[in-house]
Amino acid sequence: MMQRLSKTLGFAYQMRHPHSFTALTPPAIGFSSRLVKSESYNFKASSSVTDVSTPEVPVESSIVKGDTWSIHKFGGTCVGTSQRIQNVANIVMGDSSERKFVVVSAMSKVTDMMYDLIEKAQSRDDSYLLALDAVFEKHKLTALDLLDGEELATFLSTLTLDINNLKAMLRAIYIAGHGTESFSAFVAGHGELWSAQILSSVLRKGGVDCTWMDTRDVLIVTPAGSNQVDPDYEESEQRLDNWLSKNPSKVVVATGFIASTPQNIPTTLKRDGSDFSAAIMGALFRARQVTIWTDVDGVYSADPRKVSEAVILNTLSYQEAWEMSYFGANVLHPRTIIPVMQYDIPIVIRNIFNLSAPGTKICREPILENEEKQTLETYVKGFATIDNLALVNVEGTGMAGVPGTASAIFGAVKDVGANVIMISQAYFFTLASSEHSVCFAVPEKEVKAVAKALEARFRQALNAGRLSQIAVIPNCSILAAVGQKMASTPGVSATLFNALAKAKINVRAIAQGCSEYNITVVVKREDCVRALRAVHSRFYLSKTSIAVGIIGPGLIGATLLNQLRDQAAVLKEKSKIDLRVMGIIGSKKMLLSDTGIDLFAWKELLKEKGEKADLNKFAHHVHGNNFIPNTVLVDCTSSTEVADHYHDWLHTGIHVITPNKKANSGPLDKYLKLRALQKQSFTHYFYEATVGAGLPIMHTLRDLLQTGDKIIRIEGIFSGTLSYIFNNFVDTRAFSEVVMEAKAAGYTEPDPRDDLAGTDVARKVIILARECGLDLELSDIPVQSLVPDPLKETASVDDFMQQLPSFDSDIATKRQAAEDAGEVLRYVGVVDVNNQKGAVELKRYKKQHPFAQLSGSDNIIAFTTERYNKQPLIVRGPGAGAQVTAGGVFSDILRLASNLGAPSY
Ligand SMILES: NC(=O)C1=CN([C@@H]2O[C@H](COP(=O)(O)OP(=O)(O)OC[C@H]3O[C@@H](n4cnc5c(N)ncnc54)[C@H](OP(=O)(O)O)[C@@H]3O)[C@@H](O)[C@H]2O)C=CC1
Ligand SMILES: N[C@@H](CC=O)C(=O)O
Ligand code: NA
Repeated sequence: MMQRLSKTLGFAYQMRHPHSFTALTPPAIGFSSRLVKSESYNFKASSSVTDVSTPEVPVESSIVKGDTWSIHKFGGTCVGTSQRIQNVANIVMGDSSERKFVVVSAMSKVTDMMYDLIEKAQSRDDSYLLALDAVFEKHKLTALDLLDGEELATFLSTLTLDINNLKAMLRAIYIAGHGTESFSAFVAGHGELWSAQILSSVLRKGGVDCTWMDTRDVLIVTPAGSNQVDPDYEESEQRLDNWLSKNPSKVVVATGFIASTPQNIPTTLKRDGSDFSAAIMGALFRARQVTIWTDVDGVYSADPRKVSEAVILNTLSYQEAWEMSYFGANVLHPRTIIPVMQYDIPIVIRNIFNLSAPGTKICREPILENEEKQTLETYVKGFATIDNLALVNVEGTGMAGVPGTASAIFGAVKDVGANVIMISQAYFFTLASSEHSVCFAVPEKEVKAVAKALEARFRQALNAGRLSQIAVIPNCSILAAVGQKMASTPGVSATLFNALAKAKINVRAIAQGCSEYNITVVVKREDCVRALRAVHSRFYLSKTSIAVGIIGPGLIGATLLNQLRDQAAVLKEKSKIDLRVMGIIGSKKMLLSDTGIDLFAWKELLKEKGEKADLNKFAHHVHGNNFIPNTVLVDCTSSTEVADHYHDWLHTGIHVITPNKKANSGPLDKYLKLRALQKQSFTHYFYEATVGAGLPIMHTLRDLLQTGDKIIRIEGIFSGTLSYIFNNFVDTRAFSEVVMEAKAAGYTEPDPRDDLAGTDVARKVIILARECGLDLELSDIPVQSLVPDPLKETASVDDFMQQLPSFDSDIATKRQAAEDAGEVLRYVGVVDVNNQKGAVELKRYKKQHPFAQLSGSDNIIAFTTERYNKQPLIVRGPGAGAQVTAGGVFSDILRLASNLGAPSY
């Protein structure tokens, strides 16, 4: 059984905003349905876990209110300088709504300056006078910048009067060494009074019919706990009607943040209260829309500082916005949502510094444009995290079925004033008994006190063995996935947990609220960002993101990079696969990137910006990036040293894909160890291109084996190079000339002697034989070499190629002898499964034989099996060359993506 205090929103808020409300509750819960446009939201669940009295319902009365009004709220940064205030005025003038109500905060830093004045005065620090001068100067200079004539004179005289009053009040605080809360509220609220007056003067200067409102005359709130207030909607509405009847202007600039108590004593809506002011006024006006202007483009799908791929959400439902902010996302405070949602008034969050961004609309239920758009993203809107938590696990047999256990646990937690963020409860059964555990998350800094309180409270139960432990798991974080439609959509949590598993994130605890607007997991703190990126990329970025490291940008590697470059956009768009090449390494240099290498310029970048090659650093870099959960290293070398790393890479969860035959045809014990590791892990190792290049040889063989067929024999032409050579070694052509052509065409191994000596074919025979379960070593395969003996020890490839023509006659003689008998020479490999052996030989075939019918670099591979007995299953086609080989490697990468969850296409 799992549960979460999902609606005791004050808990999380208190932790993240220590100066603010302690027990935030939805004040609008009690709004009567008679004024609610839609009753479909059920907040009864919320109210049932809160204990705050129900506020009164606003009375529908005045005709001047209604959806002709549009509400704007501009925060401190928006009105931080005279230029910005002018900009705000321009935005207000640009809004074509019939009537506008503009809520402003104090100019940025002013509220802090005002609180500082009080601090200084209280502590009898004389510098409060200088600090007050600074406040005066700031506003005077702003007014001088923006206003002139009578508007300026009026403002400056008000400012001077206010400053003098403040001076007297601060002096009183100084003498008393103490100021009451309402003194503080009165002093602090001046920032808003001045910014509202300046803005309304600027608007009037621009020809707008505008008045300013001191919201303390209208907005009445009742204190509800040390950091919480409840709006008195009825009283406020009456006062608003009264105010509007005396101030009929079409534009009103009002002070945010400040209000009055029912006794007309100045108070505030507490820190960050201007958003709340705007929302309350939106509700009182039944406004068309409330626009909150800020300095970001809207609400992100995840914290963009942690997830560089985070996107701005176009829409969020009220509930989604609420849940996101509970879990630490920088959305609106939940209390801001409550007043407006009663009237289905949308809140739009917009960036004042980027007017082209449409922002995020928080509204009743975002309408999806069409069915097609209902992908998983529409079910999971965003992700948020809370760090610095600890899990407390209370466990024991004595708790099962004992009423009051939970109450005793949380009573003890409450006694130390700790803040429970999430609870997960479970029963589990051992052979001996049934155990019960209650596990919950609290802020790390509170866990010591919690553990101590629990130990004291349950000492007797612990001594008696009824409780087995009270365990603290430190350094935890919460990751929450939020989305309204998660409730009705199967597979969302499976997808989430799948993404976490793929990224090898260990989940310590899980909870899902009954509302199913969120799924919450607890992970180790150090895993949290990686977990966030893994789930975000799974739902948002693309369905499957893979960090790719290319080892060996030679012929095949370079061709693969170019294929990736050309196909990347299509894969992302159509198959939701995001392949990011995070590193390229050759034998001397490597290029690393944190976000993905520009594949249009990789060659130049490697040349110009490449650093000294270091394979361990390379692997660590590609795998260590935190925002792509899956890593694949693609070995396009023919190096044994590189192949020797596969085991370690697979062991650390790095997938490996390669056309390099060295690992699978190397020492048997190493090979068996590698395959055993592969089979017991979820990490993939694919090597289709090791045999027949891009031809589906390994794939076909594996399908036959996995579906229960028995392989009897595999034989064929496995070498593209040797196929090409014998297909073209006709008439009077010289053998060495044809070898040269094969090399130039990219069919040969980096050292063509590996082809001519039959080693390459022998390796392929070994790979196929081992796949069929034969325990053979390379040395078990008899090989007929075509490398002339004197050239076997030749040092370089170039020397070898130069000297080869002097040996043309030997092989020409063999070819002529075959031709004279109406036959051709073909270099074939055989895997004889029944007799558990393999062979590589140069054989003669009649000209009618299928092996004699090939052209170019064709491979032909015949599988004789129990099912394909009379007629073998034959795969034929070009079996060497840059494009087809790179294509084979690429298809392995896509197979990996599909294994990692990419949708079928
Ligand atoms: N050609 C074909 O048709 C087919 C080829 N293959 C296989 O593909 C692989 C690549 O072949 P090909 O592209 O022709 O070979 P190349 O010689 O063209 O390229 C090999 C690359 O590997 C790099 N390299 C070598 N050793 C290391 C090392 N220790 N660390 C990092 N990089 C290293 C080289 O770097 P640098 O240049 O800096 O030395 C070079 O970039 C081979 O295993 C081959 O068997 C498989 C099927 C078909
Ligand atoms: N050199 C090899 C390339 C593919 O493995 C061949 O010629 O077949
Ligand atoms: Na293949």
